[in-house]
Amino acid sequence: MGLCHGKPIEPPQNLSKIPIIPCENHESAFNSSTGKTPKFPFYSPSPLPSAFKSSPANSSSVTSTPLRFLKHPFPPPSPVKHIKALLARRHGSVKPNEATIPEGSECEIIGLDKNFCFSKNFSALYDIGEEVGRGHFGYTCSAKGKKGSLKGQDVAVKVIPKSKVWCLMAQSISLCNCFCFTG
Ligand SMILES: Nc1ncnc2c1ncn2[C@@H]1O[C@H](COP(=O)(O)OP(=O)(O)OP(=O)(O)O)[C@@H](O)[C@H]1O
Repeated sequence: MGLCHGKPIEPPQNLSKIPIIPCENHESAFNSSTGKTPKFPFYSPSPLPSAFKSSPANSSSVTSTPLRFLKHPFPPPSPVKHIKALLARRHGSVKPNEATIPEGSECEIIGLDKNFCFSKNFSALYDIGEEVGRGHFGYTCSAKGKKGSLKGQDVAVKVIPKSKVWCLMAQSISLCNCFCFTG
């Protein structure tokens, strides 16, 4: 640890001994209406206010930064998370305080759940077989129609997990935001 060797500043013994710097033609140095000198005898006012009397900065109407600069300091946040949270609450799958989605988790790859996202009567319409392939967004299964015009026919069923659908939606909404705010 080092020591400070600065010389202590001693307060002036008698202020009346300090000479007053004359300042002619300046109203703040000597108030003619009250006849008082300023509190500090060494006060020397800046000449700038009188030099720039015509400046708009000295106008009484200019009191703060113009609002037009502060109207949109940053682009509004993406509404994707709010939409997701709203839909999650509406479907009752998430508690209200769990509805917000943490940063960076939108495109996480979640294990494929083959029972997920089929409509209630889907199993009444198709017999789902083996997985035959995978793409970027989901997987494809072979299936056989049970009812209607597809009865007895071999079909392919493409399953896209909800997490991927959200990812796609987020990408398209972000794209929309880009177009909205750069124009
Ligand atoms: N009708 C089908 N019959 C047999 N196999 C299929 C059929 N449809 C898809 N597949 C298999 O599933 C794989 C993935 O198909 P998919 O249509 O999901 O591909 P993709 O278009 O690349 O996917 P994504 O759109 O998710 O990027 C294919 O590569 C293929 O092997």
